[in-house]
Amino acid sequence: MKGQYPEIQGGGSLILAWQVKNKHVLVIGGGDVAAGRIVNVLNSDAKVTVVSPREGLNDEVAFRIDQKQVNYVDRKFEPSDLDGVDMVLAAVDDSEASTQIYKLCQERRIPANIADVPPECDFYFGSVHRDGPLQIMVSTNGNGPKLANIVRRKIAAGLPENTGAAIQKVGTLRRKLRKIAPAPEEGPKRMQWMSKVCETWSLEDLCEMDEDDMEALLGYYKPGTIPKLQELRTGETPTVFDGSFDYEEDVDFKALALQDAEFAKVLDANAGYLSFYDPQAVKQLTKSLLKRDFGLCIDLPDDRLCPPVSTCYSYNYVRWIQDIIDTTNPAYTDAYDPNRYVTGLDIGTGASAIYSLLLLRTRSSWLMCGTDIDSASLAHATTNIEANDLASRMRLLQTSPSGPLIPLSALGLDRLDFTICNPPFFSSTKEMHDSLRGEGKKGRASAVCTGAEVEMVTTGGDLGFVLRMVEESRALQDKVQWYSSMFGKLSSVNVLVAKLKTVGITNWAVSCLHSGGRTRRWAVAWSWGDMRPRNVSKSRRWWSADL
Ligand SMILES: C[C@@]1(CC(=O)O)C2=NC(=C\c3[nH]c(c(CCC(=O)O)c3CC(=O)O)Cc3[nH]c(c(CC(=O)O)c3CCC(=O)O)/C=C3\N/C(=C\2)[C@@H](CCC(=O)O)[C@]3(C)CC(=O)O)/[C@H]1CCC(=O)O
Ligand SMILES: NC(=O)c1ccc[n+]([C@@H]2O[C@H](COP(=O)([O-])OP(=O)(O)OC[C@H]3O[C@@H](n4cnc5c(N)ncnc54)[C@H](O)[C@@H]3O)[C@@H](O)[C@H]2O)c1
Repeated sequence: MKGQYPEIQGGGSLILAWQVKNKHVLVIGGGDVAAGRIVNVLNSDAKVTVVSPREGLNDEVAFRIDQKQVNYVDRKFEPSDLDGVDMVLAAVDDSEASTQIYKLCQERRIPANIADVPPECDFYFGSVHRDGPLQIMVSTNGNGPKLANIVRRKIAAGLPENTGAAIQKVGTLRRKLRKIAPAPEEGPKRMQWMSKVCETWSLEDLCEMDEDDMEALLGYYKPGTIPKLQELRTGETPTVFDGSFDYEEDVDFKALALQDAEFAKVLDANAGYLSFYDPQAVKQLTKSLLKRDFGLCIDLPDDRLCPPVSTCYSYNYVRWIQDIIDTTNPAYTDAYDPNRYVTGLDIGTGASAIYSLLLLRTRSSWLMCGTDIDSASLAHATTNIEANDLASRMRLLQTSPSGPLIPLSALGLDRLDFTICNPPFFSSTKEMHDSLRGEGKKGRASAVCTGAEVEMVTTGGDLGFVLRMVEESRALQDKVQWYSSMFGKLSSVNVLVAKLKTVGITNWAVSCLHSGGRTRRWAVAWSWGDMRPRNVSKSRRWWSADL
């Protein structure tokens, strides 16, 4: 299938990081070019021999010989110089000698570079930027060596100053990690944890990290979490949560009560255990978790939505959409890019505005728009956004039930990076009450539902709502990079995916959002663009394109 696998372009070079440590490299010639070649191979820890008449040596080569950094043979090249040699670099101002050298190397299968004679090169040199363990090589494949030099300098100028130092620290941390978790079967966990450290720590913090910090950080490998440097040093959780782990709502209620007096009150009132049938208790749990884990202060009205495990679903949905955006960055960076401005739309943001709050709290340069048809919910959402100092990054708009779900022009926007939505799940009041009583299910519903009808019921239920979004997306196409929604039932997901296929969408992803409890929610995202999200977070159990 076209587009699924990389297209073959041909005509390139195989760029590798050749390990020549302790290998025998013969440099023929002792002029300016030879001097550069010698630096390259000595920096790769090779054993170097130079063959050139002494009168032809330039100052730099003479210095290396004098310092015994290289072995030296004071004469012109002879075929026996190739004995025991692993690589040849010729830089002589004599084209006949060059050709003879190349032929002999070919016969003896010794890889050779004859400077400035591309047809007589098994490999070319390139323009190299080096910063500690970091090396970047630019090749123009023989087209423009000077341009290789110019491009390389441009790339280097764009890198943060401390890139090499940060890489060095990561190298030390990785070696320490392999010592404490050496088992081969630990591999995937080790790699995932290490990747997350690199994704979530800034270069500055990586450079700052000392031996003690490393030891402390490694203590978090087992539970699989990633604290910030500040947290390692002060023991305090920073209020800006970096959102780097899977959120499982396996809450230790007693511990939470010790941390949060408001939560202690509802726990005590329920004789030490949390009643999911007590709306006040459920609401307080959400508030306390948002405060403890995300530094969010949130006020929830009595008559508006507060599903019992909302924090967990909301957060896992938010993380999933963040992964999708991060791995389909048009700049082709595959991880969270703190400098990238991303604008999202929360369709039906609700009184809590919980999705937008979590997104804004965990991504400092993202902007959100929120819509709702219910003015009371919007008024409450405004309070919550302001209470968390996020008003400068969030705009709210009241929409009408018959108007567009994605009102780009009313929002004054040309495009959006993504939309999120927690749609009303039920198609009628009866369906809502039946479901909440547990009709058709074993036992009754496991928790109270505090949602108002306006939030819980819509024509066609969640599926009807999202099918409207699909129709709008057909008109808007790539004005929105990713459209997405949450679902209450897997059956709705299946119908939606079938619909996406019929309208010609081939780029979509599905996630099963686990809460740690019994209930599951689903999320679906689709795009008219061709950048496919990478399956970055396997443990979040999501996949694309093969439902
Ligand atoms: C990158 C760099 C690495 C290095 O050598 O270490 C390198 N050449 C550099 C500089 C440079 N070389 C030349 C100029 C004069 C300006 C110009 O011509 O542009 C300048 C500029 C300068 O001196 O500033 C002349 C030249 N070079 C080659 C030919 C022969 C030909 O093209 O047929 C001619 C004569 C052309 C003629 O007579 O007209 C051939 C090769 N030179 C290569 C590499 C390989 C291809 C790499 C690629 O395409 O990316 C290749 C194929 C084989 C090889 O030698 O490995 C290094 C920059 C390092 C840095 O500073 O960062
Ligand atoms: N790839 C590049 O970046 C690049 C750039 C400039 C020049 N060149 C080419 O590289 C070659 C060398 O350039 P240079 O500036 O170093 O020249 P140079 O004149 O400074 O050096 C030539 C060296 O070759 C030695 N030599 C000559 N014949 C020899 C032999 N038979 N055995 C051993 N040593 C011998 C000389 O003693 C001298 O040390 C030239 O062909 C030049 O065109 C390449």
